[in-house]
Amino acid sequence: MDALKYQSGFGNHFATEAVPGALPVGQNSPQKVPFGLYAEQLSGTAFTAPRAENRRSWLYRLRPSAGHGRYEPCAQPGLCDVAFDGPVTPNRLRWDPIAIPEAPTDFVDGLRALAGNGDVATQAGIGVQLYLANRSMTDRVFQNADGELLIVPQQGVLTLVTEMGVMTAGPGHIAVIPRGVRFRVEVAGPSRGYVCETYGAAFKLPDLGPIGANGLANPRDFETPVAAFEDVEAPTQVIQKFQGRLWTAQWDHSPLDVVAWHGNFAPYRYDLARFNTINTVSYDHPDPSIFTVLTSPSEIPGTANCDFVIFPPRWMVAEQTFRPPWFHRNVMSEFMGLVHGAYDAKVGGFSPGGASLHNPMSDHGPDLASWQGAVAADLAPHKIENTLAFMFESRWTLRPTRFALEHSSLQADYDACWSGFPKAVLP
Ligand SMILES: O=C(O)Cc1cc(O)ccc1O
Ligand SMILES: [Fe+2]
Repeated sequence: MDALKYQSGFGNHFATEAVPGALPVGQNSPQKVPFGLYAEQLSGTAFTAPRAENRRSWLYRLRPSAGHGRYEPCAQPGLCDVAFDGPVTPNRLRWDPIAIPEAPTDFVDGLRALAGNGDVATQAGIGVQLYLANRSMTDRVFQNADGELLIVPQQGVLTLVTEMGVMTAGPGHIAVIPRGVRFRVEVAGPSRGYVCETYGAAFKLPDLGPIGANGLANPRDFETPVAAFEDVEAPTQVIQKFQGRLWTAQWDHSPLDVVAWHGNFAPYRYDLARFNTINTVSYDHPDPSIFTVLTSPSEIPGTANCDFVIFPPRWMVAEQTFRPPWFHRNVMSEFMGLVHGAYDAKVGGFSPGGASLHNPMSDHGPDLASWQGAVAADLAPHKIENTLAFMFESRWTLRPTRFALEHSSLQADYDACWSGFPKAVLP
């Protein structure tokens, strides 16, 4: 996809240096760091987290990042101070794609909170946002102290210039920026996508149980950038999201000055086309948990703070089966987006760049046209192609923002897609 270099593996203990000899050998914090670089530990979990969960990296930078001035509050009404304040209702909600603005808008300015749950202060829950951008961030860098960012591009390739290296992610890829890691987003043109901000545990690969040692998202397909730095002595605005608000400080240099790093707390990307999709080869439509790419667990086993689930191209072969998603009610909350194509439960109305929200126990499933097609279908093996839908599924009710509820893209007639079903005829 590009000339950038990546290291392969999920959650590996990576070691990378942009200048040979920059990475200390055999210890983290030598008395004299090579070239006079500054050692800094970035902790993504508590120092004492069990080894299997523990995530931290050591960064070796041109200047200590502590050398900056005071942060002052800064406004971004689309992202902050929203408090997920739209009245939460049991209604099913769906949005048409929201247009990318014409006015110059970078990634941070273009973030729009749609829904959220939990609480940034107690580190539980998620925020769901859209980004709508048309220009690169220049002389400004973003950092999210509130959580990890899972970015799902829908239009346009992003270049994520992070403290720990540079990676690209366009439609079909996802990118993950760990909590606290500073980065700049460069765009090649109008860009839109979805963001899941995880206040709780970082995303990890789901267990595979009886599937065995391989399958779903395979660890080696995750790509983490190699170390890259910029030596820029120019004023740089650092914006951070902290406790639901944005704060800004002026630095006298670029904070993207990490020459070498090692550790297992780092950004990564993943090509969703690499997903090893597993499904029934006999009958019935399995639960969508078989399509889990990443999970952010909560303290209740199997009941995620957030599961990231995809609906990729795949063969449908189930016999004597209603093949699309069934009608259902779910205790979990389901936010869905569409990267491209059509979703097999919705013949119309759910468009790429659009979204839907089905909160706990809301009745949903195939729309009338999808149902009609599926009950009449010849059940020969059939490949669902050119499609990529996804779901952020969370254990807590997703409270929409006022922005999301008042936006003209909210469909007034979503309920109508489930009207007109013929009544069953008893003998
Ligand atoms: O509601 C949805 O479209 C998502 C979904 C898909 C599926 O295959 C089974 C259950 C489910 O919630
Ligand atoms: Fe559902």
